[in-house]
Amino acid sequence: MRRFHKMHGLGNDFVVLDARAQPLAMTAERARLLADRHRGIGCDQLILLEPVEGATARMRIFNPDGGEVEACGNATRCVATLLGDGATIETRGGRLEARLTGDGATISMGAPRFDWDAIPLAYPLDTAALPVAWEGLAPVRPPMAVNMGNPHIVFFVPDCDAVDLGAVGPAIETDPLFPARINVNIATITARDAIRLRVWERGAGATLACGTGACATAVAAIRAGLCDPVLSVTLPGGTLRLAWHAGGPVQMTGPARYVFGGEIDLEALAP
Ligand SMILES: N[C@@H](CCC[C@H](N)C(=O)O)C(=O)O
Repeated sequence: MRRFHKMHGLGNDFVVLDARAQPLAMTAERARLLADRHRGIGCDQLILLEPVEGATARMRIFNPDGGEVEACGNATRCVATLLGDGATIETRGGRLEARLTGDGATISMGAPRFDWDAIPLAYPLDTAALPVAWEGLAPVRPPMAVNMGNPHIVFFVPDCDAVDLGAVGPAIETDPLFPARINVNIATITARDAIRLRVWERGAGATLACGTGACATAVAAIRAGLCDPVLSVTLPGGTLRLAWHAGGPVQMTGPARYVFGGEIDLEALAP
């Protein structure tokens, strides 16, 4: 039997397994089953904590399709509350620093990257204004690509709630322009310091919130001169505070909730 923690950040929910003291072999199949809302515990991302030299923990992140990915902003805040104030968290996307706040954490999410091969794109294009279009989306400016540890594309539209995310999301996520697939952010700027956002997550679909998506969207808006360097991003699950100055790391602040803990027999999981 393995102990697990069920947590969420703005409704983006996680199963967290702590393998720092007791190793645990994770496979894509096991991650898929744990994340399955009918056959497992159910979550948007499975999080595995492992020991690592020079940081409080290594955080491994699995999407519900079983794919292991580089970054997850909302899960980082949740994990920070388990590890304690001042934790350093190593991810595939970089080493992150956490400070606890009243109801969650502030995470220094690292510096965004913009080079076409860092996104990654399949071939060189201007990531600040991608010369591409997809049916069902009429953005007010060409989309931007931003790597926040993981890959994001950001569209600014007049009303993000009017977009059929379930149609455009998977088409863009799997476009051959993105060899690692991509997280799709559809945003509406409502003030110099406020953005509304809906996200189609790579490997997960539409979620109530995406922390790295909020970071990428804030960066895109600030870089384009559309927003100030400190702003709020409101997703269906709630609001995050973001701060970014060009060349520096993105600071993300928001809540983290512990829902329940339990034990599960990993060997008994089956399709
Ligand atoms: N929910 C996350 C992002 C999780 C990973 C993403 N789906 C990907 O494949 O890169 C967040 O809060 O950032």
